[in-house]
Amino acid sequence: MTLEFIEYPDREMLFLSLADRVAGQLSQHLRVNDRASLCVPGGTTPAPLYDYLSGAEIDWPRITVLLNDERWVDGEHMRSNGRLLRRHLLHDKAEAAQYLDLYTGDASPEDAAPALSEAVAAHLPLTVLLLGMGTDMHTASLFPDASETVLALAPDAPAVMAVTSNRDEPRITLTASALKGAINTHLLITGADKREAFERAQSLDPTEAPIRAFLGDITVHWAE
Ligand SMILES: O=C(O)[C@H](O)[C@@H](O)[C@H](O)[C@H](O)COP(=O)(O)O
Repeated sequence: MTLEFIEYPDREMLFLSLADRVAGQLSQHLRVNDRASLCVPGGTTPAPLYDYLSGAEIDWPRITVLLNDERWVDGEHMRSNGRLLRRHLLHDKAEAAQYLDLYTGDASPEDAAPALSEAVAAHLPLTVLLLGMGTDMHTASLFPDASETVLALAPDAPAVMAVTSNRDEPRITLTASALKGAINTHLLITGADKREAFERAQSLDPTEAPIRAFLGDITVHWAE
């Protein structure tokens, strides 16, 4: 179990280098496998990374792209992570990728979770997992001190769970049983506050600091 921490001189260098590394790991996997899967975070940080990655000359039709989590809002809503991917990743060369949309249009994420669990399970283990993190040390939609997080961190959890205790809107999230075991795992964080939160998380329990559950074999990419 090795945690590698890479500090970049600036965010541009981070995004360029990480895009290249992710593209390389996907291509490497496709040399000996029919398909690959790329699981990525929403939020605001990764947009420039996705712009770089969208132009990568790799075999996108054999890659399934999916989110770590999704807010239960329409695909064109400002808060939609799918909207973020459609605007920054799923265009240019990456437009040819298969996209597994976690927003199904069902009335609630609870209604959608069982079928999504089956759909996601077909793409496990993830080939490349990229995680984000909030300054509260959440990742995906696994929030600190939430009853749902305790369930989502359990080894027998379904691959996908609904999150309805969050203050903003209902969400759907991959669980630890889906996110752990990825062949290549990366964490993308920027800024002093997230670096401090990352350092703090290492001595906390995963229910207090959900990102802690993934700090095994992982490469952490950080710039100011
Ligand atoms: O749906 C989400 O919000 C993301 O998947 C989430 O887990 C994100 O990675 C962190 O909240 C960091 O978000 P920022 O990049 O906006 O700080």
